Amino acid sequence: MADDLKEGLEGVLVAESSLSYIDGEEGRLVYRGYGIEDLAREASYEEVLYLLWHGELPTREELETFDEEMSAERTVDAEVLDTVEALAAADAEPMAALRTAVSQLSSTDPAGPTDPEDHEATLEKSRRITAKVPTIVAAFARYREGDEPVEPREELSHAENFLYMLNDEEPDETAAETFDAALVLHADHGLNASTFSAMVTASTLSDVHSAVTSAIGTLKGGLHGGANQNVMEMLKEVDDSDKDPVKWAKDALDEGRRVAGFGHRVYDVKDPRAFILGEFSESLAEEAGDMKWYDYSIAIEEFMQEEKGIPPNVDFYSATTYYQMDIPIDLFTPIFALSRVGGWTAHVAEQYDGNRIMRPRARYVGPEDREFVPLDER
Ligand SMILES: CC(=O)SCCNC(=O)CCNC(=O)[C@H](O)C(C)(C)COP(=O)(O)OP(=O)(O)OC[C@H]1O[C@@H](n2cnc3c(N)ncnc32)[C@H](O)[C@@H]1OP(=O)(O)O
Ligand SMILES: O=C([O-])CC(=O)C(=O)O
Repeated sequence: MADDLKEGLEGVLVAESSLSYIDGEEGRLVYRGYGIEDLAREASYEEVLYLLWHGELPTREELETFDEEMSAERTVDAEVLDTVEALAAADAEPMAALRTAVSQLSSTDPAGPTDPEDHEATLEKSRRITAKVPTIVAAFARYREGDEPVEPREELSHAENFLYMLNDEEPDETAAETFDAALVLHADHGLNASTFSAMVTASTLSDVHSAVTSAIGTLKGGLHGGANQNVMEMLKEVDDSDKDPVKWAKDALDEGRRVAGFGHRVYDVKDPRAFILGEFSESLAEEAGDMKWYDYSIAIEEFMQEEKGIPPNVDFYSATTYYQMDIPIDLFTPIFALSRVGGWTAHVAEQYDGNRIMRPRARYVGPEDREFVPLDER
């Protein structure tokens, strides 16, 4: 066995996947051969889900059937909603509430435990979970405001339904299109930490709900999906400080802080998703006639590039995009989850199809050959 240590598993290949390809030097992201720019511009989140789960973009007829199947699964059982209500009343973090609710969904899943070798059963479960995540996140957000959840509507898309259930108001075209494209952009990204976490869980032949629950817990952290919330909190801190954003960022670096939304394990250049989300952020700012958040972001991006050579990642501009859509800041990471659940489950299905348990090793550096001392003599 090779004993070279790969801290953070950097550069370690653990699987073959036909889901997404990332060229970190060129800044390119591709889902099953399709460039992310084309998908964000031309395809709906539902088409991308279909692509990830079935390998091909759907025909119009296949998409209609798929939309109906998704619509039929959006409602969440009362017992899960009761849990969501209790967690909202207890002031739980939204990601913690989502993690618990998705875990509980397994007890209400009509199929019960299924065989990991049954590819269709895995995809059906994946569809049921993915359809329900927006309903859970929106219900949580409403309960904590003292409002009742809003029922999903059959004729609305995945993106429209989330915004409708959140605000009890149909989104306008710009909001619906922007949000849908943001979901497309977040749907998959190779073996990022949360996807890998789902795969590790699936590799023990545990179930899809357990894998997604693991992934939600992993996405929550500030080095991964939690960074989008941290970006907006940072920009608000900049604003409150009355400092110039560049001075603020310089001071933060001098204090040894990391600037949220910058750096990436795979990209050496600007994340291709950040270009598109940056455009969304800019046009929402122009529409609102208030460029403040966008201008702060641009100033920090230029500074980080010049000072450290570190470009922004996906979380940097999703933050101001969602903020300018009046979405509460602590829902940014759950929104990441409600898109990425498509990728997580596609990787889980891939893992089941060619499974071997994930089991790396650590180099032991602890003490050796110690003599046992009985409890009374210690
Ligand atoms: C959806 C996503 O998950 S995208 C990533 C979201 N996370 C963030 O935005 C949090 C901020 N970024 C980071 O902490 C890191 O860049 C990560 C976690 C994304 C990647 O981590 P790694 O690949 O392990 O890179 P690592 O932590 O070794 O950083 C390499 C160097 O760049 C520096 N660096 C990396 N990111 C940042 C940052 N955001 N701010 C300041 N310095 C940074 C590190 O200090 C380190 O410098 P050093 O070699 O002088 O010590
Ligand atoms: O790939 C990663 O490490 C993080 C990331 O950008 C993502 O999950 O979208």
